[in-house]
Amino acid sequence: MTRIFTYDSTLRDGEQSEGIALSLEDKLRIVERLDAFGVDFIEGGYPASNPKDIAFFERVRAMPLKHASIAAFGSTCKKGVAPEDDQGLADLVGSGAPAVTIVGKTWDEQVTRALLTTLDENLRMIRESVAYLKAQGLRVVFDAEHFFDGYKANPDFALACVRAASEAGADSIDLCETNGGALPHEVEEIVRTVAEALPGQQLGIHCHDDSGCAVANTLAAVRAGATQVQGTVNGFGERVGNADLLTVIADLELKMGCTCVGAENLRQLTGVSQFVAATCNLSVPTHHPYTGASAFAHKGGLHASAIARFPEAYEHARPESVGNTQRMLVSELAGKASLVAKAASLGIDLAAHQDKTQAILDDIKAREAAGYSYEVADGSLALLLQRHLGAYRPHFTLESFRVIVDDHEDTGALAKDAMSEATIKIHVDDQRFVATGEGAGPVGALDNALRMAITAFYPAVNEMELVDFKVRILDENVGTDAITRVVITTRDSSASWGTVGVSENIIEASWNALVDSIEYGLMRAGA
Ligand SMILES: CC(=O)SCCNC(=O)CCNC(=O)[C@H](O)C(C)(C)COP(=O)(O)OP(=O)(O)OC[C@H]1O[C@@H](n2cnc3c(N)ncnc32)[C@H](O)[C@@H]1OP(=O)(O)O
Ligand SMILES: CC(=O)C(=O)O
Repeated sequence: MTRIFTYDSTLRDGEQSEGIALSLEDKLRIVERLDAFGVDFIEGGYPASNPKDIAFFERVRAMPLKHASIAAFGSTCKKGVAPEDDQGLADLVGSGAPAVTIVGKTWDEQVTRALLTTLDENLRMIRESVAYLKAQGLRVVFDAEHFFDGYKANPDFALACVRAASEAGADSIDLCETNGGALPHEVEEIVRTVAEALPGQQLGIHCHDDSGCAVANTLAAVRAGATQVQGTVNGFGERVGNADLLTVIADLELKMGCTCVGAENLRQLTGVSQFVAATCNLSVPTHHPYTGASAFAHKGGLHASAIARFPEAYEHARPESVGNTQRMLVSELAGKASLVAKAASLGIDLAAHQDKTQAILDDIKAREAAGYSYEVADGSLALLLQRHLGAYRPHFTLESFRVIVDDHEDTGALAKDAMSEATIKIHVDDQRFVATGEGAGPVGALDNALRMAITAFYPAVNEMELVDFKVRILDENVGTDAITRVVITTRDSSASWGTVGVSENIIEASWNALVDSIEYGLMRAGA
């Protein structure tokens, strides 16, 4: 098996993503997680750039890493400056990182028009910078910026740049697809040419995703001889982002016979993706390869039917191999097989009730046509199944509710003067309760009133928290008479679940979703 070294740039190029700003503590937590995952090199930041990155290198030195080496990032010495007098290189050495990565220009026009110097001077800057850092006992990666555009414009000069780095002792020369516009066949051909020109030199690859090919380009480079892959978790990075290192690792391990983190650690893939996204205050995109919530979710009824018999039919990899899970979605596109599999995941054995399956499916499809969406409402789906199976026992029944919204003239400030009050009359067994709750909005008021009424009977309600509330108008053409769908997410200490309510009246739709959320929570708690 070919060993491919992984080089994570989330803390440097990932932080160049618009909207991402990591604190020092965030960066250290990400290092810990990537180290446990088995990444070989973690690029920590740019010590010449800012005090946070300087502090990062101080703090990370004290961390007991199991596997990863930390790399500090910078650039070659400045034009006209000797390496020993260059502040940027001094900062790299001073960082204490065992590895350093320096970016240097390899596109002739970048040298003459951006760096404003000569091609010869650029070659000197590369050669002397690499040699200087090597003399300090460091592992040196040379990031050949704009290598592919540079090679297309002036192959001799681009090759002269990487040869200078190689002759000066660079441990790895990582060819950068800086503008992200190249295509896989171009990358493969150019990397192969470099591998032939520099036999024995380790090559790496660093791709951006501007043409949607960053992962494909990375894999193409590996086919041509690169043995170090750079990328960022979830592809976060400058402009549209970098190659997603997680997708690259999974592809290399599962499809190209390479070893990066090993099969055991690969199971952490989804967890790492979610951890880093959450630390960046983002979500993993639902449809993200391998690690997204929909990566192994099956909606089409025919897919679910085939998958139950032959998982490979609609899954390119086993979800558990990357720490993800298969999910069956039940909707108007479902068939009996999807429903049976979904019910099983909710702990309900529908296979023992084959006579009822078609009727349940028909009911679901009729309800979806009326505006329900069970795909996002496992709680409501479980209750519906239990009703069909005759196993549903309501914990309370509603006699009536009334909601009052009390608002006053807007004072112009960030007014918080609208208040809601809800009164509900409900029955628990043979007892009748009347309770009034208040809230900033009508749903909060109803929620409070319901809890006041039933908590004494069902203390498990105290564990449940309403965490999300979504409203969707389903027929935009009929104005205020439109059908409203409300989806509520509720959680307790061990799980979260969705419930759905539909009505022409937004308050009634909310109430229905709210009742399902509490009923399902109580059912889960065994109340
Ligand atoms: C492709 C990449 O993603 S590379 C990484 C890019 N990341 C970043 O830039 C984030 C961190 N950057 C920073 O904090 C700042 O830009 C710094 C501290 C590095 C430099 O700041 P400043 O000294 O103010 O320079 P500025 O940001 O304007 O950059 C331009 C200077 O860098 C020089 N430069 C650019 N690339 C290189 C290079 N590869 N080698 C040497 N010098 C370079 C330019 O010649 C220019 O120098 P000059 O002003 O003397 O002509
Ligand atoms: C070095 C780097 O980030 C690039 O060339 O894209």
